[in-house]
Amino acid sequence: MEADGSRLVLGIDVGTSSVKAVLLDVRSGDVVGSQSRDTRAAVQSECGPQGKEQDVIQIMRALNDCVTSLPRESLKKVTRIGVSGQMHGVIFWKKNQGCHWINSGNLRVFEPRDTSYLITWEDGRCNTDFLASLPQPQSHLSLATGFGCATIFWYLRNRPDFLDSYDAAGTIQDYVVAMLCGLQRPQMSVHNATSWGYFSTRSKTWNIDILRGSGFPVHLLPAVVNAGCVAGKTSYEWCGICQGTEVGIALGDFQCSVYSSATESTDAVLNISTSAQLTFSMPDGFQPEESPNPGEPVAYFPYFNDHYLAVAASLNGGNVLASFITLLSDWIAELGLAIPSSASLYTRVIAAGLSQHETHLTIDPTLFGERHTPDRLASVSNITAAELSLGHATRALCHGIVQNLHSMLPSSRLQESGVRRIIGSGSALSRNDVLRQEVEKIFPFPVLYGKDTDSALGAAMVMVKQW
Ligand SMILES: Nc1ncnc2c1ncn2[C@@H]1O[C@H](COP(=O)(O)OP(=O)(O)O)[C@@H](O)[C@H]1O
Ligand SMILES: O=C(CO)[C@@H](O)[C@H](O)[C@H](O)[C@H](O)COP(=O)(O)O
Repeated sequence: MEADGSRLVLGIDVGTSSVKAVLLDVRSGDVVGSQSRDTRAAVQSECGPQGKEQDVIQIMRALNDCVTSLPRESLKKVTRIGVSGQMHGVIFWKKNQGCHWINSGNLRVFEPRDTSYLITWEDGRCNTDFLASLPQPQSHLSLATGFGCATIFWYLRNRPDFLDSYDAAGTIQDYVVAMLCGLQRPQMSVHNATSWGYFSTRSKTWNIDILRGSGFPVHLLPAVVNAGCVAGKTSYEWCGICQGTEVGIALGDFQCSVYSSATESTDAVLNISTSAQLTFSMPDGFQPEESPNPGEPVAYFPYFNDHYLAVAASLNGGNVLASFITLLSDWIAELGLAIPSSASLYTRVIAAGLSQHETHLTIDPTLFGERHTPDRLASVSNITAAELSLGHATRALCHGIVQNLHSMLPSSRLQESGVRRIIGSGSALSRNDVLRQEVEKIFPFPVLYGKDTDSALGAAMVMVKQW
């Protein structure tokens, strides 16, 4: 604690497109600093276009840059660190040698060493037939491609030699906590274990017998603890934060965005980041059945203190808009014209959408399928020659993204569940007024907006709560 007595908590969100960091004052509850950095970590996958992998070195460089950009004097006051991040994905490393600590300027940071790439939640290598060949999990969640255990099964069946190189695994946020605290065996929160599949939230244990019976490398499964626990203390000074600082167990990003956004039990949270989620809190004592219906668009995700969230978790959120920007950039290049920056393309595309308030053009945006309907891909209909402008396309795309979420979790069900207002969160929503207009048109509730660092803020708030 510094002379002025102030104590700060650092909150981190290691997202799919960007990392975010916030500094929260314990006493006042104010955010006294925040930074975000795009990770630009996507790499070619050995599995071809279905594979979605990210370079962990790139992610960690963005994280270090993000944290060291916070005021140096404030970082010295950090007494706890809360960590959240993109769920479902898996990274592999070797115990006790997953990173090396280096000096960056006059600060110490860690760089990944001999880790795998991160295979993310967007990965599509586990097709329907492959998933059908796996043992039935004893979990309330159906297994889906991009879930950690499904990915590990894929390597077991297709690249067993790959798994022989590693003896530790976790989500990217689990990796960050394990490196910061020098954990011999990674620890994982119930949030992240649930997102991997083959995990029972009732017993809070892996389906060990089912997995072992199928030859699954169960030694790779982290130890699981409740969300909100402290995982350990920093082994070294990191980015200007003192050695010995307590680090929370890594949490799920969307649970943390709910934690910082929803202030009333009747709030629903609509998060549009790389993905998109619409969620509301289930009543005390609710327990999901451990026999999931794969065709059900709403799943139940563990929250805190044995509560659950009902979640329409779409695979199509900001990533669809990002794909549209890439499409425009590629067409401009193919036309032999100078390619604007993606930032300027976003600005022009959003401005065009704002100038076109209505359109009959209809876009079903499920470019990446959905977990409950993996084969229903994107489509465009109701096309007329008079409605083909950039503004029409942008308005139709934003409407489609929000309408798709609404079709998964309709307003009627929200009303029946006692929801009285919607809190919007996520950078794709906070940076795009066309999306916000479509949320306000489609959902008959008052809509408020949080901050775009909501998951990082939530992770920090959880660590303050533990005092
Ligand atoms: N300059 C921009 N203007 C508006 N939206 C943007 C811009 N850059 C990125 N986005 C949107 O933000 C999304 C990423 O949101 P973010 O919260 O950073 O994701 P995550 O938390 O999943 O890492 C992208 O998928 C894209 O749709
Ligand atoms: O899929 C779910 C829940 O199953 C969503 O929470 C989300 O897609 C994943 O958890 C990841 O966290 C991706 O989140 P983000 O990187 O888009 O913020």
